[in-house]
Amino acid sequence: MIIDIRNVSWARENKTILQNINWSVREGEHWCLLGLNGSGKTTLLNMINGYIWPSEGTMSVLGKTFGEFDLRELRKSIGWVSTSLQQMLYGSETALNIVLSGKFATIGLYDATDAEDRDKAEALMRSLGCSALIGRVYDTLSQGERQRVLIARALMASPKLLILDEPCTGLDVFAREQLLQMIAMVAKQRQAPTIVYVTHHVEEILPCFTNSLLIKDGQVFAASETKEVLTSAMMSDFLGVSVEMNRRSDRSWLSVKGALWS
Ligand SMILES: Nc1ncnc2c1ncn2[C@@H]1O[C@H](COP(=O)(O)OP(=O)(O)OP(=O)(O)O)[C@@H](O)[C@H]1O
Repeated sequence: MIIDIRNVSWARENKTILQNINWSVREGEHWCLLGLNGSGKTTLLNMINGYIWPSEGTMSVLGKTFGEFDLRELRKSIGWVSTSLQQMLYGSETALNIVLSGKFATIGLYDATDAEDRDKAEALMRSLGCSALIGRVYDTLSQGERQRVLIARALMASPKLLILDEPCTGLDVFAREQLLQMIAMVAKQRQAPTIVYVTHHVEEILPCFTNSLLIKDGQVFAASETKEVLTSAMMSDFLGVSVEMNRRSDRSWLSVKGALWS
């Protein structure tokens, strides 16, 4: 089991932010985590990465039960791409050094690297279409280029779990499609990590995402095969407004039917 969350709740300042979450991710699955602003997605990810602990319930990640394992060790097996990570990185580093730092799951590059590490980093950058960026200073990259560098960084430690938290935020339609193509390619590779992809937008749900978790007001609204979740009825119920789901290019596209305000 990659992720096994049982009856987990998390409360802060007398407010229950996650309530009775049950979620299992098995090997061979790739999940999309979908929810509106403030629904609890980031909180759930912070828990999976061991930055916060459940107030109630039990959970294990990559077979390690929380409370019985050194989380810093576990984090090396989890690749994480998020805006908060992007803000923490040292922007004056080269793209290559940013990728290399992924081997140690550190923000800067403090440990020595060898030729094999550099070969691996360069190969990853090539496969993600960013070999031309190797010597470039990270701060000078476009948002689409940064995201590809960060995915290469996340893959540097050959993680078993890859968490992509809203990677398409701030991308134009071309950069978004390019990034989605790269993610589909990563998912197809032999020994690909299990991917958890977080988004607000259903059209980003690629065919490789076999399962989807809908989260609403800190609770699981649905957790099932993606094709069962992405129906007009389910999404209308989830969003609380009448929507129509259409399939195009092997993806689902959502249009709002009812009036959002009067
Ligand atoms: N440390 C905290 N103390 C108090 N409230 C918190 C804390 N962390 C998160 N929250 C609240 O929990 C709720 C869920 O937040 P979270 O960031 O997990 O949502 P999200 O689904 O990731 O939202 P978004 O899509 O906007 O990033 C929000 O109402 C937020 O204000």
